[in-house]
Amino acid sequence: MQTVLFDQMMLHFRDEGPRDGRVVMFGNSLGTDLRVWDLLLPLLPQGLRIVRFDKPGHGLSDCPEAPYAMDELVRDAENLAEHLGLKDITFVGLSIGGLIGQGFAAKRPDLVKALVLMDTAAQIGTNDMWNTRVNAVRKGGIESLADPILERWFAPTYRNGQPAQMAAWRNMLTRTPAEGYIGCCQAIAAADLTESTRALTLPVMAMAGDQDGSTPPALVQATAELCNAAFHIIEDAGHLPCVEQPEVVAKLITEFLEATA
Ligand SMILES: O=C(O)CCC(=O)CC(=O)O
Repeated sequence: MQTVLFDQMMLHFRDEGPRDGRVVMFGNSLGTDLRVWDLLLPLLPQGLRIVRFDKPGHGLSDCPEAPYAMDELVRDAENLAEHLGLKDITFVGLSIGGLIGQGFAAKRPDLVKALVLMDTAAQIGTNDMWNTRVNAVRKGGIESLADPILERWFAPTYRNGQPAQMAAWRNMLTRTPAEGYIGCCQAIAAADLTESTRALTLPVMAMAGDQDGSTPPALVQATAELCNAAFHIIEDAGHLPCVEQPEVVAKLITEFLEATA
């Protein structure tokens, strides 16, 4: 088990692959932990150094009291990169992980050399939407929202065809500590990275599942246009195309890595 303490908070991470391999760092989404990348990673080229981590309140990382702020989540990624001595990072961020990636790339252009934005945007949702969600979780727990969340995460083909997998994703979501989930909702609610993302000059590629109900393709495309990113739609996928269409996502990331070598 790989862990590190930053300001008394334990961050759980995995650092795999050759030390001198090209560094690809992954940031996962709200209500998922670093296992969200499990199907994708074996399909990526050999020889990469793959670093993934559980953001606070998710997976095995500590769960500080809410609220969290986006710049704190960005600082965790930055601290981990410095702790591991990572350089020339390609950051792949899914949803809130993509907000973290945008913030990290803007803050540390000396560390981040390329960015993949997966089902994410410079600003996700509205304050009202996130307040409603936070209040609902405080009242009824994540379980009370699990059905509509899973409908946004997965397209019907996967939802109806993979009952055992769906049960596992539901468990991952509902076993997320409410405090950690709420803390991250509040960080997303307060984050508008439009101006810093517009100012990015590094290579960026963006993608979105065609049936993403959380960050719909038009929203992701608008952020792609802000930072001159290539934009791809993944057919038959919801909010987590790395789970539903790992081969398609792996091919896009592999081509992007080659183009930005
Ligand atoms: O997935 C994220 O990180 C935030 C976007 C969201 O609202 C996800 C969901 O629908 O639960």
